[in-house]
Amino acid sequence: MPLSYSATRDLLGRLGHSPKRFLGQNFLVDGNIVRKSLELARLASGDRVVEIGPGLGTLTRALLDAGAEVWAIEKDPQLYAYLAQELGGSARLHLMEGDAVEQPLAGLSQIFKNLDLPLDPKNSPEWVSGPEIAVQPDGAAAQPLDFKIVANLPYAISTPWMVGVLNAGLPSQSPEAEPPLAGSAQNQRPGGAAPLPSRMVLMLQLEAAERYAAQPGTKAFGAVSIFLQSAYEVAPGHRVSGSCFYPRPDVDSCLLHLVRRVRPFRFSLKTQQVIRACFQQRRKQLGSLLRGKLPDGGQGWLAELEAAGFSAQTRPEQVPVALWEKLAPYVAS
Ligand SMILES: C[S@@+](CC[C@H](N)C(=O)[O-])C[C@H]1O[C@@H](n2cnc3c(N)ncnc32)[C@H](O)[C@@H]1O
Repeated sequence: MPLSYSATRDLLGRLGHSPKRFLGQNFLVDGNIVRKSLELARLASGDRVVEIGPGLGTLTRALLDAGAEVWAIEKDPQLYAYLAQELGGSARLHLMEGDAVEQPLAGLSQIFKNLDLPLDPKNSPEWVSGPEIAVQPDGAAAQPLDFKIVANLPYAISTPWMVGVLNAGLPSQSPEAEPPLAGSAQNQRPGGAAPLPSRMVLMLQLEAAERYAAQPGTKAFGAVSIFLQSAYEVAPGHRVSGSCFYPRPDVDSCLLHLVRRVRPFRFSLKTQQVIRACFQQRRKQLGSLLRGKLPDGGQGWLAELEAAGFSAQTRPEQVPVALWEKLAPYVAS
C-alpha cells in the first residue's frame, strides 16, 4: 500500500526533500492506482519489470511484493540514496542512479546482450495469439527475453523516453530494420535490437496519452502515434484524479495500457526521420513533402497510397499507420 497524502508529506519532511517540479515529482498516494497498474500489467511472480522514476518506492515495493524482478532508474540522487537504503537489500531489485532518457530500460538491456534465446510468441504455449495482440495469460512463466514496464513517469520525459524504448538497440546505420524485425522476428534481434516489452502500464500526462493513442485524421495524430501504434495495441486509458498524487500535478493524468502486437513493427531510424520531417509540415501535401526525401522522389510509396485510395494531395495526418509501414522499403539505406 502506498503512503497516504500526509504520510508522504511527512516522510519527505523527515528526508528534508522538497518535491522537484522539474523532475515531475508527484508521488502516488492512492492504493487503487497501484493495484490497477499491477492488474493491467498482468503481473505474475517471476516477471521482469522495468520501472522509471521509483521516487519513494511506492510502485517498486508493490512490484517486489508481487514477486517481480525489478530494474529501476532514479535521477534524483537523494531519492536514489533513500531507495538504496530502504530497498537495496532485495536481491530482486536492480536499482540504478541515472537518466531514463539515456537508459530507457534501466539497465535491463545489458542482460539481453548476454542472452541468445529466440522467443516466438506464436510458437510458445505460454502465449495466446489473437488477430492483433498477444496476451500472456495470468500466471504464465516469464519468457527468456520477456519483460514489462510499469511506471508513473516524469511527464517531461515521456516522449523521448518512449522513443528510446521503441528504438532500444536499433542499429543507427541499418539497411531497413523493418522487414527482418517485423512479426516475431523482433525477438531474433538482428543487429542487436533489444526486445520490446510485452506490456506497458504508464502514468502519463493526459495530453501525451492522447497523442500516443491518436487516430489518423485528428490533430493529435503524429510521428509518435505511428511509431507506437505500429508495435502496440493501445488500450483505452483511465483518467486519474490529481488527488491520487502528492503534490497534486497541475496537469491531467492518465493511466495508459499498451500491449505488444503479435507482429510488432519497428521503423528504422532513417524512416523515422522521414516521417518526422513530414509531420513538421503537416499541413503540406505528401507529393511535395516527399520530393527530395526519397531516392525515387516518393513515386513508389505514392503508388501504394493511391492503391489504398489516397493521393499525392493527401496530408500526412490522414495516412493510417499500416500505410506508413509500407514507406520503409522506399527510404534510402
Ligand atoms: C511522477 S514521480 C513517480 C515517483 C514514484 N514512482 C511514485 O509513483 O510515487 C517521477 C519520478 O521520476 C524521477 N525522474 C525524473 N526525471 C527522471 C529521469 N530523467 N530519469 C529517471 N528518473 C527521473 C523523479 O525524481 C521521480 O522520482
